[in-house]
Amino acid sequence: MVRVKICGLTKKEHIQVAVEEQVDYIGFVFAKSKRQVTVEQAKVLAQSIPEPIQKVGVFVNETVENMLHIAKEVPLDVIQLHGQESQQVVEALKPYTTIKAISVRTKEDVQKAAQYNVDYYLFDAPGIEYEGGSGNTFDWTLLENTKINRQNIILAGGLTPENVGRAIEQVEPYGIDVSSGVEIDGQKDEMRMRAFMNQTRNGVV
Ligand SMILES: O=C(O)c1ccccc1N[C@@H]1O[C@H](COP(=O)(O)O)[C@@H](O)[C@H]1O
Repeated sequence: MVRVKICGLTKKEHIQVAVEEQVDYIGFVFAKSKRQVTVEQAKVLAQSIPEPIQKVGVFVNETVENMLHIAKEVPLDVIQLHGQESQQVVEALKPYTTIKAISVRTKEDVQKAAQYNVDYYLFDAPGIEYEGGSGNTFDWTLLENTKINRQNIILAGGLTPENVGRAIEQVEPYGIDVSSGVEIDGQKDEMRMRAFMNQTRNGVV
């Protein structure tokens, strides 16, 4: 079964919905974003996330020192690197599980993923205002014939309850990641979160 990450949660009531829907990963954005949370906010929200749900911190070109500090404080299970971080940064974050986001415009962008030795490769559309969370999709056919194992691929970028079934069928990723697609007017929406989960788990919107 495909794993699901819902990202950019900032409110307890939406964490509750994600927990009820048995998502696999909940993401907190610590980078500059309209969904940015402070360490203190994330710490409080994290208290209502039971195991085995994994808590993911999303960072953009943050220092290793800060990331490790925040990961310990919250605490986080997974670190998502959504900027132009190097493999050296990935190495410095062990033993945390790491996700490296790759912005995809071309086939060459997909090939760039091979320079990283990381737990998961998250393929996303290029950011607009911020590095991620644009709500835009990219051309999924660019992932065809990639050497990256499907079991290490997380698909992101503009996924919604309406297109996620098609995305899973076409890309066959390990996981999918959604933020904008389960929002209305910039806020997470319970009905869209539940519809997204229904669609991924049962093929029902
Ligand atoms: O969500 C954000 O605001 C954000 C800001 C900076 C870096 C990453 C961010 N989110 C990540 O963006 C993708 C796709 O989001 P969307 O579904 O297209 O809105 C996802 O990986 C988020 O983790």
